[in-house]
Amino acid sequence: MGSLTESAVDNNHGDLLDSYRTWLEEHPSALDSFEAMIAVAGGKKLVLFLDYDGTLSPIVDDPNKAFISDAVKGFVKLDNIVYAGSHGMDISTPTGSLKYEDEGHQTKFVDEQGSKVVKFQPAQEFLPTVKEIIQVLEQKVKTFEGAMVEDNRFCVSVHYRHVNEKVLEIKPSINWNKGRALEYLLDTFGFTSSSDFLPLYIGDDTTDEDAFEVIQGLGRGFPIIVSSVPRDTKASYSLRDTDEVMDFMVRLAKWKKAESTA
Ligand SMILES: O=P(O)(O)OC[C@H]1O[C@H](O[C@H]2O[C@H](CO)[C@@H](O)[C@H](O)[C@H]2O)[C@H](O)[C@@H](O)[C@@H]1O
Repeated sequence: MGSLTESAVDNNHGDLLDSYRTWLEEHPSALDSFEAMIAVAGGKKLVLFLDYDGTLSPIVDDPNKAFISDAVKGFVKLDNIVYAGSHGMDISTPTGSLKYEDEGHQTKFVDEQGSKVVKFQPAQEFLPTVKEIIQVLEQKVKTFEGAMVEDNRFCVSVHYRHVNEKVLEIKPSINWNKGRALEYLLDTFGFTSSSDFLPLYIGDDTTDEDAFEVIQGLGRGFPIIVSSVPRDTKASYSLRDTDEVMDFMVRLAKWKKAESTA
């Protein structure tokens, strides 16, 4: 009986491996494809977009403890980095985008360090509603052990099962997503009118699919999904986990440095 169960597990594992290998043929590893990628990227400005949870930081049961490693911190200390929270609904840049100025969602101010900041928040008017929702949910959720409400400013996440990725998100119903945020950032930094840039987007979540789609639509760049199982995706390449993401970023940084000093 024992050996029957074991062989059923073995068969199942074998099937999974087979389907993962088949999937990899369509979404090859970005590490294995590195040489082919840099052959296209040579001489171009790389614009790297990175998701956080599950991409830079491994998934952990407590979202408040989703920290990045020291190695990743080395990257995020770079000067020319922009942070976009709440699925791209909370973006701060030094300049902002002229194209989006009329929408009235950009707020300009000078921060404590004396630097100019333009905040882009397309769901600004939803803020009071989101706050109300958080209060209601916090009351409801406290009776369920292990469940918690996470305030992501413009979205609310209800984490309802510990030690896995079960999460329910409540978001403003606006036509905005990570794909549109990517377009906003490309426009803000003047890439839309340029022909010598290449966007790379690495993400593990379904919400990252909008960004993959935009990159596919641009007809240039590398959409990379982080997954160790076959997934329906618009990404062209894959990386298995956060360790592989780091390996890829280190290789990319080394190559870019060598290229710019050559
Ligand atoms: O679409 P994303 O930007 O990737 O956001 C999806 C959710 O990511 C975070 O939750 C996930 O990571 C947590 C920390 O590792 C983990 O505890 C949770 O189970 C995962 O679902 C974030 O905390 C959520 O607010 C996002 O909705």
